[in-house]
Amino acid sequence: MDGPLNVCRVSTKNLIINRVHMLLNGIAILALFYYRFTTLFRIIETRETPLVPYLIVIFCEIILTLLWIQRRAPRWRPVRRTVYPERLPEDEKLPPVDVFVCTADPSKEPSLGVMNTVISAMSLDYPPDKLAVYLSDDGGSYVTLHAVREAWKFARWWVPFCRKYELQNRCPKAYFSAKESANEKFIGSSEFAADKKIIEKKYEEFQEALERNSVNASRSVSRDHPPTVEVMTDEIRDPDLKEMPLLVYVAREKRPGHPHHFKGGALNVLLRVSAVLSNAPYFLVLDCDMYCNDPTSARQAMCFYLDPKIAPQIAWVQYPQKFHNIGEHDIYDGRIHPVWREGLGLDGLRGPTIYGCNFFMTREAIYATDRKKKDVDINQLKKSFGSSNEFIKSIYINYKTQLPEDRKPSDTLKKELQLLASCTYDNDTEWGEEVGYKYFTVVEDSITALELHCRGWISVYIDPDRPCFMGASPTNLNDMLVQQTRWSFGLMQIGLSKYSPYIYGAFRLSILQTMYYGVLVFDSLYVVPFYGLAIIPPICLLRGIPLYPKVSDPFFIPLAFIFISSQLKHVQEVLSYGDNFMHAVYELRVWMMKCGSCYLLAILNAFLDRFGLGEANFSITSKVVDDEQAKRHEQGIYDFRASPVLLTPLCTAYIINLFSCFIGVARVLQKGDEFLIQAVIPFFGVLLNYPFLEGMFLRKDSGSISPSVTLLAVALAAIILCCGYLLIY
Ligand SMILES: O=c1ccn([C@@H]2O[C@H](COP(=O)(O)OP(=O)(O)O[C@H]3O[C@H](CO)[C@@H](O)[C@H](O)[C@H]3O)[C@@H](O)[C@H]2O)c(=O)[nH]1
Ligand SMILES: [Mn+2]
Repeated sequence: MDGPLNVCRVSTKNLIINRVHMLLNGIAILALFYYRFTTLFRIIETRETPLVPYLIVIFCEIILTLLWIQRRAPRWRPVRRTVYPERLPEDEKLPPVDVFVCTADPSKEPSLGVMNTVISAMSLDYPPDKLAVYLSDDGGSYVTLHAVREAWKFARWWVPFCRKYELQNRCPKAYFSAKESANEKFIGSSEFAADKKIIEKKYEEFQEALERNSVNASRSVSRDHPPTVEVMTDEIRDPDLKEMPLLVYVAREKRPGHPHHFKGGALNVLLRVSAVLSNAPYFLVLDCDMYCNDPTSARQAMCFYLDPKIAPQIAWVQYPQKFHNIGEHDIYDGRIHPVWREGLGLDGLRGPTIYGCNFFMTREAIYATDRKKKDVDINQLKKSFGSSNEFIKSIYINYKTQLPEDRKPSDTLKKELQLLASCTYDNDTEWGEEVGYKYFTVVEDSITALELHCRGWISVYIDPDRPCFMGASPTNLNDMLVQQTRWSFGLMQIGLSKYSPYIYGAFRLSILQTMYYGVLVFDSLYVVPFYGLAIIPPICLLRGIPLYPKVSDPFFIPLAFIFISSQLKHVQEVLSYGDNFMHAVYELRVWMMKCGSCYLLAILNAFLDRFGLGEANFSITSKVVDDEQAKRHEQGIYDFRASPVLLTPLCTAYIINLFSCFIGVARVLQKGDEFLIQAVIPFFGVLLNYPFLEGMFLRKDSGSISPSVTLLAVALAAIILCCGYLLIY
């Protein structure tokens, strides 16, 4: 068919709005700083008010401004891509694809969900002989192994069923709970009805088998086990076997004392194991709860990889993560739409970062083979890629994989697989550094993306109307805060290392791209202005020290403009992505929670880690649904049963501002002109975060904030205000 495989269009309307806002807000910020510095010099001369609080406020505003400037990068040139998979060549010409799914613990990641992901990947609309699915089990658990065997048996029925009736929804769990049943042309046919009955029964049996097998799931997890690689196949020889994609279970070796590098380590093992079994030039990475919601994702990705104009530059094609478990009230901002909106902007600047999963990447990019000189000798290659001859051969294009037709590996192949999945394989090689996923941090995705972008690769982003992949997002405060803390910690680790974007990226990336990685890595610095501006102005209010221009002062206008226009800009971005006003409120509230707790802990931990005092940890997000919490989430009621370490700082900041609202009213009545802004800002925070007021003082249910946390927060707030009050003079 004629026409391009993909088209990239600049979103002109958003581009104009963004740049105009940048200009106007930029001018207002300049005016504000003019006011700040002239006032500062006057204060130094006249000593009319104390200097230190004023300096702190200026410092906070400088940090805010720097962070604001960085954040303009993803708004500079937003684009949107469209693909035309119907224009792809015939199936024989499509390249093979490997799919990597990672799981770690069946007690936190229930087998049924994981197997649904695996099965949905096996059912992708792609030639079965060109598709291979690998499941990495970091728990080395027999519960997971048994579940994979059952999944294979069920998939033998499911995959042909999906193909025959051209299902759109190929994740069994999602299919059985949705209304849609098959391609229209089959609905009403008696054959379809009969087949559907059979498949429903098979799914029930499958579910029961997993339930029986999942007792003691948590005890089945081990940190000390040999490698296991099992290729699923039929017991009785079946000519249909070639109609099924390959399915392989991999549990890499784990030994105490050997660092295993979390998900990055798991993916590197999958890269090696798959290289000698199927060795597709492209691989898709999925988290265990991210099922394929649209079977055409691989074909959509091929619209880039088969486009000779841009294919040679592309390292990965990224899809956003979308979530199926979020209703109308997204009170924890589980959908993280700010991230996906930013993706559109990054796509206009040589591409988005890796968002953990849902991307199709090339082996060439992750192996860095483009950087190795051709015809180097084998010993040199072994230094990079490790000791497996078979793996090294696999790097070359004309390599044929060794798996026989019946999918039962020979003894030599088995040995090779054991070697590739052993925990010492990486030692003295470039794995985790130059080759494969980088091990440096718990956010393996961001550091690897930074490295690949620095090497000159680009990435592309597609965000189609029908989400290609759907997962589960945290639906309670604690999980959300813990997850965000892990991300921020990992990113701050990068910020404090030699990979810090402004150093590492400075000569390797474009300025806008460097700024974007700055956004990613240094976002935690928002904690400084957050606390600075949550604490200092209230103390000054208490002391009767004005910090902002009077209403009658001409500089009142730029300040009011900055505040109002930033809020309006945010609302505009939310609306233009198709969400409603309440989502803007939820996003802002969650952003404040992140500033107050996740960023604080992340920075502290990252510094500890930098000086060798802490240990990095990957706390897996639980995918088990708690009914009570799920119900509150559905009703849009916060569940504050979160770790006190995360909650107390937030409550303290809230109480300080609540208190300053009262003082503010008094001051405004006294001298309205001088204190208006200083009183309005805490009022805005208190109003926006009203659920905290409810949680601390009005609610009595089990999801409210515990009295001990409230009490502690009140005490801390009192101490901070008193100390501040006394210190100022
Ligand atoms: O030692 C580990 C730890 C985790 N995982 C797997 O990694 C995936 C992501 O873990 P999860 O607990 O779901 O974390 P999230 O916070 O949801 O993950 C986000 O953040 C991670 C980086 O911190 C990215 O890798 C993910 O793709 C991204 O979705 C899951 O499939 C886990 O099974 C492993 O295989 N081994
Ligand atoms: Mn997850």
